[in-house]
Amino acid sequence: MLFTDVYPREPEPMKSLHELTAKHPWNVMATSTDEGQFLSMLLKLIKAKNAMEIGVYTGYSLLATALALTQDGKILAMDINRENYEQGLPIIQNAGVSHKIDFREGPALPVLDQMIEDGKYHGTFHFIFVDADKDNYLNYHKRIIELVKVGGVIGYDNTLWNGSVVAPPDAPLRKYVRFYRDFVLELNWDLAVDPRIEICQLPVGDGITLCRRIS
Ligand SMILES: C[S@@+](CC[C@H](N)C(=O)[O-])C[C@H]1O[C@@H](n2cnc3c(N)ncnc32)[C@H](O)[C@@H]1O
Repeated sequence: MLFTDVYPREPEPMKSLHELTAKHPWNVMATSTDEGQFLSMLLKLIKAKNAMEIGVYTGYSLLATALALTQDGKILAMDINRENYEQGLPIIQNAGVSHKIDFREGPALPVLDQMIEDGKYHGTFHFIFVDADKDNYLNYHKRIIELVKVGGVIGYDNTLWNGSVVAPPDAPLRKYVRFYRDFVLELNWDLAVDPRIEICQLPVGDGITLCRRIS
C-alpha cells in the first residue's frame, strides 16, 4: 500500500512523506511490506498442509498460499464473488497449484457453521487467513477458533486499517475507513484478551494479526 492510499486525497500538490506524517502521525503505520511474500514464508516455516482463506478476490494471497503449502496441501477458499476469482484463475493454473484449491462461492459464515456442526473439521486447519468483510471478523473468530489446530495459526488482515486504529476521533478519514474502524478496533481488543490464543500484530501490508491457538 502507498501512503497516498491512506492520506485523504486533497486537490493540492503531493507533499513529502515527512510533511504528511508530521501532520497526521498515524500515517507512519501504513507500510508496504509484501503480504504474499510474508504468507509464503510463514506457511513454509509452519509446514502448513490444510488451509482456509476467507476473502479471495482475484486470488493474490490464495496463489501465495497455494504455492507455499506442502505438495499434498489443500486450501478451502471462500468468496461471495466467483467472477473475480475466475479472473485470476489462469495465473493460478499456470503456477500449477489449482488442484490444491477448493473454491466455494457464497458468504463464508454458513459454510463455517456447517463445518462446526459436522464436527469432523474441528482442530484440522494449520492456517486460516481472514481478509473479507471487517464487520464479520469477530463472527469468523468465534467459529474458526474451533476449526484451527492447537498450535495452528489464524491471520487477520487489515488490523491497522489504514493506520486509522491510532488516528484521533476527528481525523479526516475516508468514509469506508471510518465506517469499519470500530469493527477493527473491537476485533483488536478482543483478540488481545482472548486466552485461547497468543497474538502478534505485524506492520505487514495494512497490518496482519497472527493468532496462534494455544488451547
Ligand atoms: C480484500 S478482498 C480479498 C483479497 C485477497 N485476500 C488478496 O489478498 O488477494 C476481500 C474479499 O472478501 C470478499 N467477501 C466480502 N464479504 C464476504 C463474505 N461474507 N464471505 C466471503 N467473502 C466475502 C469480497 O468479495 C472480496 O473479494
